[in-house]
Amino acid sequence: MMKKLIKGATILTMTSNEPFVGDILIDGDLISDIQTVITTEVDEVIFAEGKAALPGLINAHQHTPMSLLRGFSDDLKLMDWLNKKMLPAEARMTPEDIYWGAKLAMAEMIKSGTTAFADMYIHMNEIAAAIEEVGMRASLTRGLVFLENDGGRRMSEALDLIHRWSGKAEGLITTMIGPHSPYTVPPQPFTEIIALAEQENIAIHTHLAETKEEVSKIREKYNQTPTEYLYHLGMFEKAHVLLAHSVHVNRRDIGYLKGMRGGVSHNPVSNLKLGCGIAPIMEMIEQGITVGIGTDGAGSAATLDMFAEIRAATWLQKLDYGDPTKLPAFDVLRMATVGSAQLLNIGHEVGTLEIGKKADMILIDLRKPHLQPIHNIHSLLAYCANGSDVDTTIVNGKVLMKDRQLLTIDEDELFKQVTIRSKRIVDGI
Ligand SMILES: CSC[C@H]1O[C@@H](n2cnc3c(O)ncnc32)[C@H](O)[C@@H]1O
Ligand SMILES: [Zn+2]
Repeated sequence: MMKKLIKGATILTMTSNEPFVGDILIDGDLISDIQTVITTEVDEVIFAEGKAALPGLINAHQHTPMSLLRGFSDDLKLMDWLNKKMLPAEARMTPEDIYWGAKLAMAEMIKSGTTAFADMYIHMNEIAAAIEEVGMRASLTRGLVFLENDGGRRMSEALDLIHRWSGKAEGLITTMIGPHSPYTVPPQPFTEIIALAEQENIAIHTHLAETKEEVSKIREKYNQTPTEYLYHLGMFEKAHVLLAHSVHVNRRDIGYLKGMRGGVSHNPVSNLKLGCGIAPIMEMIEQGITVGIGTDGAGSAATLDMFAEIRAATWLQKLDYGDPTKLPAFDVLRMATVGSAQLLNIGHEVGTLEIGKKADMILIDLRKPHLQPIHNIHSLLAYCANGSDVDTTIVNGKVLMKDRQLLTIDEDELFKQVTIRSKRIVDGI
Protein backbone atom coordinates (compact mmCIF):
# COMPACT_ATOMS: atom_id res chain seq x y z
CA MET A 1 0.00 0.00 0.00
CA MET A 2 1.31 3.45 -0.91
CA LYS A 3 1.57 5.80 2.05
CA LYS A 4 1.27 9.56 1.66
CA LEU A 5 1.72 12.24 4.31
CA ILE A 6 0.08 15.65 4.07
CA LYS A 7 2.36 17.80 6.23
CA GLY A 8 1.58 21.00 8.09
CA ALA A 9 -1.88 21.71 6.67
CA THR A 10 -4.58 23.73 8.39
CA ILE A 11 -7.05 20.89 8.78
CA LEU A 12 -10.81 21.36 8.60
CA THR A 13 -12.30 17.99 9.43
CA MET A 14 -15.91 19.22 9.07
CA THR A 15 -16.74 17.20 12.18
CA SER A 16 -16.02 20.23 14.36
CA ASN A 17 -15.80 23.98 13.96
CA GLU A 18 -12.18 24.03 15.22
CA PRO A 19 -9.45 23.98 12.54
CA PHE A 20 -5.95 22.98 13.63
CA VAL A 21 -2.52 22.72 12.06
CA GLY A 22 -1.38 19.13 11.60
CA ASP A 23 -0.58 16.13 9.41
CA ILE A 24 -2.79 13.60 7.63
CA LEU A 25 -1.55 10.09 6.87
CA ILE A 26 -3.06 8.32 3.87
CA ASP A 27 -2.58 4.57 3.65
CA GLY A 28 -3.78 3.25 0.29
CA ASP A 29 -7.31 4.60 -0.16
CA LEU A 30 -7.91 5.40 3.53
CA ILE A 31 -7.13 8.15 6.03
CA SER A 32 -5.12 6.21 8.62
CA ASP A 33 -4.08 9.00 10.99
CA ILE A 34 -4.66 12.69 11.70
CA GLN A 35 -2.48 14.35 14.32
CA THR A 36 -0.55 17.52 15.12
CA VAL A 37 2.67 15.78 14.07
CA ILE A 38 3.01 12.37 12.41
CA THR A 39 6.46 10.83 12.01
CA THR A 40 6.52 7.66 9.95
CA GLU A 41 8.08 6.26 6.78
CA VAL A 42 6.02 7.20 3.73
CA ASP A 43 6.29 6.98 -0.05
CA GLU A 44 5.35 10.61 -0.65
CA VAL A 45 5.19 13.78 1.43
CA ILE A 46 2.87 16.57 0.30
CA PHE A 47 3.99 19.79 1.98
CA ALA A 48 0.92 21.83 2.88
CA GLU A 49 2.06 24.77 5.03
CA GLY A 50 -0.18 27.75 4.30
CA LYS A 51 -2.81 25.46 2.81
CA ALA A 52 -6.19 24.36 4.09
CA ALA A 53 -7.02 20.64 3.94
CA LEU A 54 -10.70 19.80 3.86
CA PRO A 55 -12.95 17.00 2.62
CA GLY A 56 -13.51 17.08 -1.13
CA LEU A 57 -16.67 18.89 -2.14
CA ILE A 58 -19.51 16.66 -3.32
CA ASN A 59 -21.72 17.78 -6.18
CA ALA A 60 -25.10 16.21 -5.41
CA HIS A 61 -26.77 16.79 -8.79
CA GLN A 62 -25.17 16.85 -12.21
CA HIS A 63 -25.61 15.98 -15.87
CA THR A 64 -21.89 15.81 -16.75
CA PRO A 65 -22.05 15.62 -20.59
CA MET A 66 -24.09 18.84 -20.64
CA SER A 67 -20.73 20.58 -20.22
CA LEU A 68 -20.60 20.28 -24.04
CA LEU A 69 -23.68 22.55 -24.12
CA ARG A 70 -22.29 25.24 -21.81
CA GLY A 71 -23.21 28.69 -23.12
CA PHE A 72 -25.10 27.30 -26.11
CA SER A 73 -28.53 28.32 -24.86
CA ASP A 74 -28.81 30.82 -22.04
CA ASP A 75 -31.47 33.30 -20.93
CA LEU A 76 -34.47 31.07 -21.77
CA LYS A 77 -37.33 29.75 -19.63
CA LEU A 78 -36.68 26.22 -18.37
CA MET A 79 -39.26 24.43 -20.55
CA ASP A 80 -38.11 26.28 -23.72
CA TRP A 81 -34.48 25.70 -22.79
CA LEU A 82 -35.13 21.99 -22.22
CA ASN A 83 -37.55 21.19 -25.05
CA LYS A 84 -36.29 23.48 -27.81
CA LYS A 85 -32.56 23.39 -27.16
CA MET A 86 -31.28 20.69 -24.81
CA LEU A 87 -33.36 17.70 -25.98
CA PRO A 88 -32.63 18.27 -29.71
CA ALA A 89 -28.91 18.68 -28.91
CA GLU A 90 -28.91 15.57 -26.74
CA ALA A 91 -30.56 13.57 -29.54
CA ARG A 92 -27.45 14.27 -31.62
CA MET A 93 -24.91 13.21 -29.01
CA THR A 94 -23.02 10.02 -29.78
CA PRO A 95 -21.71 7.75 -27.01
CA GLU A 96 -18.21 9.19 -27.71
CA ASP A 97 -19.56 12.73 -27.24
CA ILE A 98 -20.97 11.68 -23.88
CA TYR A 99 -17.57 10.27 -22.88
CA TRP A 100 -15.76 13.52 -23.76
CA GLY A 101 -18.47 15.71 -22.23
CA ALA A 102 -18.20 13.76 -18.98
CA LYS A 103 -14.42 14.12 -19.04
CA LEU A 104 -14.72 17.86 -19.58
CA ALA A 105 -16.99 18.08 -16.54
CA MET A 106 -14.61 15.97 -14.48
CA ALA A 107 -11.64 18.14 -15.44
CA GLU A 108 -13.54 21.21 -14.26
CA MET A 109 -14.71 19.51 -11.07
CA ILE A 110 -11.26 18.25 -10.08
CA LYS A 111 -9.80 21.70 -10.77
CA SER A 112 -12.41 23.32 -8.52
CA GLY A 113 -12.23 20.91 -5.59
CA THR A 114 -15.00 18.42 -6.24
CA THR A 115 -14.13 14.79 -5.54
CA ALA A 116 -17.54 13.09 -5.95
CA PHE A 117 -20.76 13.74 -7.84
CA ALA A 118 -24.22 12.37 -8.59
CA ASP A 119 -24.91 12.14 -12.31
CA MET A 120 -28.10 11.54 -14.29
CA TYR A 121 -27.84 11.14 -18.03
CA ILE A 122 -27.86 8.81 -21.05
CA HIS A 123 -25.15 6.48 -22.43
CA MET A 124 -23.98 5.80 -18.90
CA ASN A 125 -21.46 3.12 -19.90
CA GLU A 126 -19.35 5.86 -21.46
CA ILE A 127 -19.57 8.02 -18.34
CA ALA A 128 -18.61 5.04 -16.18
CA ALA A 129 -15.64 4.28 -18.44
CA ALA A 130 -14.49 7.92 -18.18
CA ILE A 131 -14.78 7.76 -14.38
CA GLU A 132 -12.73 4.58 -14.27
CA GLU A 133 -9.93 6.35 -16.19
CA VAL A 134 -10.12 9.67 -14.32
CA GLY A 135 -10.57 8.30 -10.80
CA MET A 136 -13.41 10.43 -9.40
CA ARG A 137 -16.15 9.04 -7.13
CA ALA A 138 -19.68 9.05 -8.51
CA SER A 139 -23.26 7.90 -8.15
CA LEU A 140 -24.56 7.15 -11.66
CA THR A 141 -28.15 7.14 -12.84
CA ARG A 142 -29.68 6.52 -16.27
CA GLY A 143 -32.33 9.26 -16.63
CA LEU A 144 -35.76 7.81 -17.41
CA VAL A 145 -38.32 9.80 -19.40
CA PHE A 146 -41.56 8.04 -20.35
CA LEU A 147 -43.02 10.40 -22.91
CA GLU A 148 -42.45 8.20 -25.94
CA ASN A 149 -42.81 4.48 -26.45
CA ASP A 150 -39.27 3.42 -25.69
CA GLY A 151 -39.53 3.43 -21.91
CA GLY A 152 -38.77 -0.31 -21.96
CA ARG A 153 -35.38 0.16 -23.61
CA ARG A 154 -34.50 2.95 -21.22
CA MET A 155 -35.48 0.82 -18.26
CA SER A 156 -33.27 -2.03 -19.45
CA GLU A 157 -30.37 0.42 -19.83
CA ALA A 158 -31.01 1.67 -16.29
CA LEU A 159 -30.88 -1.87 -14.91
CA ASP A 160 -27.86 -2.74 -16.99
CA LEU A 161 -26.01 0.26 -15.51
CA ILE A 162 -26.88 -0.86 -11.98
CA HIS A 163 -25.86 -4.49 -12.53
CA ARG A 164 -22.74 -3.74 -14.53
CA TRP A 165 -21.23 -0.82 -12.64
CA SER A 166 -22.28 -0.82 -8.95
CA GLY A 167 -19.13 -1.07 -6.82
CA LYS A 168 -16.82 -1.01 -9.86
CA ALA A 169 -13.76 1.18 -10.49
CA GLU A 170 -12.26 0.20 -7.13
CA GLY A 171 -15.56 1.01 -5.43
CA LEU A 172 -15.67 4.56 -6.80
CA ILE A 173 -18.92 3.96 -8.70
CA THR A 174 -22.28 3.50 -7.05
CA THR A 175 -25.62 3.63 -8.86
CA MET A 176 -29.20 4.79 -8.46
CA ILE A 177 -32.36 4.59 -10.56
CA GLY A 178 -33.48 7.86 -12.16
CA PRO A 179 -37.09 8.65 -13.02
CA HIS A 180 -36.49 12.14 -14.45
CA SER A 181 -39.35 14.08 -12.79
CA PRO A 182 -43.06 14.08 -11.91
CA TYR A 183 -43.83 15.74 -15.26
CA THR A 184 -41.98 13.21 -17.43
CA VAL A 185 -42.88 9.96 -15.64
CA PRO A 186 -46.58 8.96 -15.35
CA PRO A 187 -47.94 7.14 -12.27
CA GLN A 188 -47.72 3.57 -13.59
CA PRO A 189 -44.01 3.52 -14.53
CA PHE A 190 -43.24 5.63 -11.47
CA THR A 191 -44.97 3.06 -9.25
CA GLU A 192 -43.06 0.23 -10.91
CA ILE A 193 -39.73 2.04 -10.43
CA ILE A 194 -40.47 2.67 -6.75
CA ALA A 195 -41.45 -1.00 -6.23
CA LEU A 196 -38.23 -2.12 -7.88
CA ALA A 197 -36.20 0.34 -5.80
CA GLU A 198 -37.78 -1.06 -2.63
CA GLN A 199 -37.32 -4.71 -3.58
CA GLU A 200 -33.74 -4.35 -4.77
CA ASN A 201 -32.70 -1.69 -2.26
CA ILE A 202 -31.80 0.80 -5.01
CA ALA A 203 -31.76 4.53 -4.27
CA ILE A 204 -33.76 6.92 -6.47
CA HIS A 205 -32.44 10.15 -8.04
CA THR A 206 -35.09 12.49 -9.47
CA HIS A 207 -35.96 16.16 -10.12
CA LEU A 208 -38.73 17.71 -8.02
CA ALA A 209 -40.67 20.99 -8.07
CA GLU A 210 -38.12 23.03 -9.99
CA THR A 211 -40.54 25.59 -11.49
CA LYS A 212 -43.99 27.06 -10.92
CA GLU A 213 -44.95 25.65 -14.34
CA GLU A 214 -44.21 22.15 -13.06
CA VAL A 215 -46.48 22.73 -10.08
CA SER A 216 -49.32 23.95 -12.36
CA LYS A 217 -48.86 21.02 -14.76
CA ILE A 218 -49.02 18.41 -11.99
CA ARG A 219 -51.95 20.19 -10.33
CA GLU A 220 -53.83 20.12 -13.67
CA LYS A 221 -53.09 16.43 -14.27
CA TYR A 222 -53.39 14.93 -10.80
CA ASN A 223 -54.80 17.69 -8.58
CA GLN A 224 -51.71 17.41 -6.37
CA THR A 225 -48.46 19.24 -5.81
CA PRO A 226 -45.42 17.44 -7.32
CA THR A 227 -44.35 16.47 -3.79
CA GLU A 228 -47.82 15.05 -2.99
CA TYR A 229 -47.69 13.13 -6.26
CA LEU A 230 -44.49 11.34 -5.22
CA TYR A 231 -45.61 10.97 -1.61
CA HIS A 232 -48.84 9.22 -2.62
CA LEU A 233 -46.83 6.87 -4.83
CA GLY A 234 -45.01 5.88 -1.62
CA MET A 235 -41.62 7.08 -2.77
CA PHE A 236 -40.36 8.68 0.43
CA GLU A 237 -41.10 5.68 2.65
CA LYS A 238 -39.89 2.99 0.27
CA ALA A 239 -36.46 4.13 -0.87
CA HIS A 240 -33.48 6.35 -0.26
CA VAL A 241 -34.27 9.36 -2.47
CA LEU A 242 -32.06 12.13 -3.87
CA LEU A 243 -34.36 15.03 -4.83
CA ALA A 244 -32.89 17.69 -7.10
CA HIS A 245 -34.18 21.27 -6.65
CA SER A 246 -37.37 21.12 -4.52
CA VAL A 247 -37.82 24.86 -5.00
CA HIS A 248 -41.62 24.97 -4.99
CA VAL A 249 -42.48 22.97 -1.91
CA ASN A 250 -44.95 24.36 0.62
CA ARG A 251 -45.10 23.69 4.36
CA ARG A 252 -47.33 20.64 3.89
CA ASP A 253 -44.97 19.26 1.22
CA ILE A 254 -42.05 19.62 3.63
CA GLY A 255 -44.08 17.59 6.12
CA TYR A 256 -44.28 14.80 3.52
CA LEU A 257 -40.50 14.86 3.13
CA LYS A 258 -39.90 14.68 6.88
CA GLY A 259 -38.24 11.42 7.87
CA MET A 260 -37.20 10.57 4.31
CA ARG A 261 -33.98 8.67 3.69
CA GLY A 262 -31.72 10.76 1.44
CA GLY A 263 -32.71 14.40 1.03
CA VAL A 264 -32.59 17.45 -1.21
CA SER A 265 -29.86 18.67 -3.55
CA HIS A 266 -30.04 22.46 -3.52
CA ASN A 267 -28.78 23.89 -6.83
CA PRO A 268 -28.86 27.63 -6.20
CA VAL A 269 -26.97 28.94 -9.25
CA SER A 270 -29.09 26.96 -11.71
CA ASN A 271 -32.24 28.11 -9.86
CA LEU A 272 -31.04 31.72 -10.01
CA LYS A 273 -30.03 31.62 -13.66
CA LEU A 274 -33.24 29.95 -14.81
CA GLY A 275 -35.27 32.27 -12.57
CA CYS A 276 -36.87 29.31 -10.78
CA GLY A 277 -37.02 30.71 -7.24
CA ILE A 278 -35.41 30.16 -3.85
CA ALA A 279 -35.72 26.69 -2.33
CA PRO A 280 -36.89 26.82 1.33
CA ILE A 281 -33.90 24.90 2.59
CA MET A 282 -33.87 26.42 6.09
CA GLU A 283 -37.40 25.12 6.66
CA MET A 284 -36.34 21.70 5.38
CA ILE A 285 -33.34 21.64 7.71
CA GLU A 286 -35.58 22.63 10.64
CA GLN A 287 -37.65 19.53 9.87
CA GLY A 288 -34.56 17.33 9.92
CA ILE A 289 -34.35 16.91 6.13
CA THR A 290 -30.80 16.52 4.84
CA VAL A 291 -29.79 19.19 2.33
CA GLY A 292 -26.75 18.90 0.08
CA ILE A 293 -25.50 21.11 -2.72
CA GLY A 294 -25.21 20.50 -6.46
CA THR A 295 -24.66 22.51 -9.62
CA ASP A 296 -27.02 20.81 -12.09
CA GLY A 297 -25.51 20.51 -15.59
CA ALA A 298 -23.24 23.20 -17.01
CA GLY A 299 -25.93 23.76 -19.67
CA SER A 300 -28.01 25.51 -17.00
CA ALA A 301 -25.65 26.38 -14.16
CA ALA A 302 -22.85 27.57 -16.48
CA THR A 303 -20.02 26.43 -14.21
CA LEU A 304 -19.42 23.44 -11.96
CA ASP A 305 -17.60 25.47 -9.31
CA MET A 306 -19.05 24.33 -5.98
CA PHE A 307 -17.57 27.39 -4.24
CA ALA A 308 -19.93 29.54 -6.32
CA GLU A 309 -22.82 27.32 -5.23
CA ILE A 310 -21.79 27.51 -1.59
CA ARG A 311 -21.74 31.29 -1.75
CA ALA A 312 -25.06 31.50 -3.61
CA ALA A 313 -26.70 29.08 -1.15
CA THR A 314 -25.82 31.13 1.92
CA TRP A 315 -26.50 34.51 0.31
CA LEU A 316 -29.94 33.43 -0.91
CA GLN A 317 -31.05 32.40 2.58
CA LYS A 318 -29.72 35.61 4.14
CA LEU A 319 -31.56 37.61 1.47
CA ASP A 320 -34.76 35.58 1.64
CA TYR A 321 -35.03 36.01 5.42
CA GLY A 322 -33.53 39.51 5.53
CA ASP A 323 -31.25 38.01 8.16
CA PRO A 324 -27.45 37.65 7.80
CA THR A 325 -27.31 35.07 10.60
CA LYS A 326 -29.02 32.47 8.38
CA LEU A 327 -26.92 29.59 7.01
CA PRO A 328 -23.51 30.56 8.44
CA ALA A 329 -20.20 29.61 6.83
CA PHE A 330 -19.54 26.35 8.69
CA ASP A 331 -23.08 25.08 8.09
CA VAL A 332 -23.03 25.76 4.34
CA LEU A 333 -19.62 24.06 4.01
CA ARG A 334 -21.03 21.04 5.81
CA MET A 335 -23.90 21.00 3.34
CA ALA A 336 -21.47 20.71 0.40
CA THR A 337 -19.52 17.90 2.10
CA VAL A 338 -21.38 15.96 4.81
CA GLY A 339 -24.87 16.76 3.46
CA SER A 340 -24.13 15.84 -0.15
CA ALA A 341 -22.33 12.66 0.96
CA GLN A 342 -25.49 11.55 2.77
CA LEU A 343 -27.58 12.21 -0.33
CA LEU A 344 -25.26 10.03 -2.42
CA ASN A 345 -25.60 7.36 0.30
CA ILE A 346 -21.83 7.40 0.89
CA GLY A 347 -21.79 9.37 4.15
CA HIS A 348 -20.16 6.42 5.92
CA GLU A 349 -17.18 6.65 3.55
CA VAL A 350 -16.62 10.34 2.74
CA GLY A 351 -17.71 13.89 3.59
CA THR A 352 -15.43 14.42 6.61
CA LEU A 353 -11.73 13.99 7.36
CA GLU A 354 -11.70 11.18 9.91
CA ILE A 355 -9.51 8.16 10.53
CA GLY A 356 -10.96 5.16 8.67
CA LYS A 357 -12.72 7.22 6.03
CA LYS A 358 -11.76 7.20 2.36
CA ALA A 359 -9.01 9.67 1.52
CA ASP A 360 -11.02 12.18 -0.55
CA MET A 361 -9.69 15.66 0.19
CA ILE A 362 -8.52 18.95 -1.27
CA LEU A 363 -5.81 21.45 -0.44
CA ILE A 364 -6.47 25.15 -0.89
CA ASP A 365 -3.63 27.61 -1.12
CA LEU A 366 -4.41 30.42 1.31
CA ARG A 367 -1.43 32.57 0.31
CA LYS A 368 -3.54 34.77 -1.92
CA PRO A 369 -4.66 38.38 -1.36
CA HIS A 370 -8.37 37.46 -1.30
CA LEU A 371 -7.76 34.73 1.32
CA GLN A 372 -5.82 36.85 3.83
CA PRO A 373 -5.78 37.56 6.72
CA ILE A 374 -7.01 34.37 8.33
CA HIS A 375 -9.45 35.35 11.10
CA ASN A 376 -11.91 32.56 10.34
CA ILE A 377 -11.01 29.95 7.80
CA HIS A 378 -14.57 28.68 7.33
CA SER A 379 -15.63 32.23 6.45
CA LEU A 380 -12.79 32.54 3.95
CA LEU A 381 -13.79 29.32 2.24
CA ALA A 382 -17.53 30.03 2.17
CA TYR A 383 -17.40 33.71 1.20
CA CYS A 384 -14.06 34.40 -0.50
CA ALA A 385 -12.64 31.24 -2.12
CA ASN A 386 -13.04 30.17 -5.73
CA GLY A 387 -12.53 26.80 -7.33
CA SER A 388 -9.29 28.08 -8.85
CA ASP A 389 -7.80 28.37 -5.34
CA VAL A 390 -7.71 24.57 -5.07
CA ASP A 391 -4.21 23.32 -5.80
CA THR A 392 -4.40 19.61 -4.90
CA THR A 393 -7.27 17.15 -5.28
CA ILE A 394 -7.11 13.60 -3.89
CA VAL A 395 -9.71 10.86 -4.38
CA ASN A 396 -9.49 7.39 -2.81
CA GLY A 397 -5.91 8.19 -1.80
CA LYS A 398 -4.88 8.97 -5.38
CA VAL A 399 -3.69 12.45 -6.36
CA LEU A 400 -5.79 13.61 -9.33
CA MET A 401 -4.44 17.18 -9.38
CA LYS A 402 -1.16 18.54 -7.99
CA ASP A 403 -0.12 22.20 -8.25
CA ARG A 404 -3.17 22.64 -10.52
CA GLN A 405 -1.90 20.04 -13.02
CA LEU A 406 -4.39 17.30 -13.84
CA LEU A 407 -2.66 13.93 -13.54
CA THR A 408 -5.30 11.63 -15.06
CA ILE A 409 -6.66 13.81 -17.89
CA ASP A 410 -4.77 15.06 -20.96
CA GLU A 411 -6.17 18.60 -21.22
CA ASP A 412 -4.84 19.30 -24.74
CA GLU A 413 -6.58 16.25 -26.16
CA LEU A 414 -9.70 17.06 -24.12
CA PHE A 415 -10.00 20.59 -25.53
CA LYS A 416 -9.42 19.33 -29.09
CA GLN A 417 -12.21 16.77 -28.78
CA VAL A 418 -14.59 19.16 -27.04
CA THR A 419 -14.19 21.89 -29.66
CA ILE A 420 -14.97 19.61 -32.60
CA ARG A 421 -17.78 17.69 -30.91
CA SER A 422 -19.63 20.61 -29.30
CA LYS A 423 -19.79 22.47 -32.66
CA ARG A 424 -21.17 19.45 -34.50
CA ILE A 425 -23.84 18.81 -31.86
CA VAL A 426 -25.39 22.28 -31.84
CA ASP A 427 -24.92 23.12 -35.52
CA GLY A 428 -28.27 24.30 -36.91
CA ILE A 429 -30.31 23.98 -33.69
C1 LIG B 1 -32.79 11.82 -19.34
S1 LIG B 1 -31.27 12.31 -18.72
C2 LIG B 1 -31.51 13.79 -17.78
C3 LIG B 1 -32.25 14.86 -18.53
O1 LIG B 1 -32.42 15.94 -17.65
C4 LIG B 1 -32.33 17.13 -18.39
N1 LIG B 1 -32.08 18.27 -17.51
C5 LIG B 1 -30.94 18.90 -17.29
N2 LIG B 1 -31.11 19.90 -16.42
C6 LIG B 1 -32.41 19.87 -16.08
C7 LIG B 1 -33.20 20.64 -15.25
O2 LIG B 1 -32.73 21.66 -14.56
N3 LIG B 1 -34.50 20.33 -15.12
C8 LIG B 1 -35.03 19.32 -15.81
N4 LIG B 1 -34.33 18.54 -16.64
C9 LIG B 1 -33.03 18.83 -16.77
C10 LIG B 1 -31.24 16.86 -19.38
O3 LIG B 1 -31.30 17.76 -20.45
C11 LIG B 1 -31.51 15.41 -19.75
O4 LIG B 1 -32.37 15.34 -20.85
ZN1 LIG C 1 -30.95 18.38 -13.26
